[in-house]
Amino acid sequence: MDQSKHPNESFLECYFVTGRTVPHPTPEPDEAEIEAIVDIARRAVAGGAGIVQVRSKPISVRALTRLSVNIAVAVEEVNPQTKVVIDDRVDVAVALMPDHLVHGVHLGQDDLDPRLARRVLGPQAIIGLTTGTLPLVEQANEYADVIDYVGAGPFRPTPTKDSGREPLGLEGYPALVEACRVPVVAIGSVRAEDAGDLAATGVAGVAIVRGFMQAEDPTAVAQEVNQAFATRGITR
Ligand SMILES: Cc1ncc(COP(=O)(O)OP(=O)(O)O)c(N)n1
Ligand SMILES: Cc1ncsc1CCOP(=O)(O)O
Ligand SMILES: [Mg+2]
Repeated sequence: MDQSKHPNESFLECYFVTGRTVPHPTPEPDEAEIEAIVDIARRAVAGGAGIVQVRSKPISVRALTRLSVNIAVAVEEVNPQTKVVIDDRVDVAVALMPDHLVHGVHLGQDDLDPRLARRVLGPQAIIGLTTGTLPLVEQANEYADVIDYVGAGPFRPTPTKDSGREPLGLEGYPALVEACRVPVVAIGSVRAEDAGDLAATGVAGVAIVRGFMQAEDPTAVAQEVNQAFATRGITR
């Protein structure tokens, strides 16, 4: 992506991906659960999470929209510099971006083609793309002019998402970072205490679901991640 758009990619260092607060499978979060998820986002952002992805699956489009609006309002109150992206749904992002603190989308391999998403969302939007193997990173490089970062995982096995890919471990990241033309964000059972070791592999950030959703103190989690990148992160 154009370097002038996000000259500083540090917003990716501490990346909160929202999850569910109740055991699956309820079809979607109700109002009480939405409030609980928003409260965790608020506390993560207070600790310095630079980006929040709205992804509390399973979730209907209507509930995703409500959750995204509530998160955008809360994030704007706590720190309006924080980025908010929506998992999968370009339609929801494009509908909300004009009036809410919503910056873009995180796309999976089966979602709208990133080039089409860029056309719809415009030049300033943030677009992330899922990878997790060298072939997927090489495919993502074909989109380097329209994406801002890739997610790469799983770092470790995770109950949150069965991607079918082998866990990368710490040793898997340097080759992906080296090959990738955009910043790489590690995901999959990442805990705050992993952030230093992952930062030292060259990743631009760590994306965390359960490590925030189940934390007693989400603010402290974000602070620990940011501190780890401040001391062990590698500037590209
Ligand atoms: C930062 C980040 N990386 C990877 C993913 C996984 O996305 P995807 O493959 O689209 O799977 P779902 O999250 O939609 O189940 C992600 N969400 N965020
Ligand atoms: C969405 C996603 N993509 C790869 S792993 C993962 C889930 C990460 O969740 P957790 O941090 O709870 O392991
Ligand atoms: Mg997705």
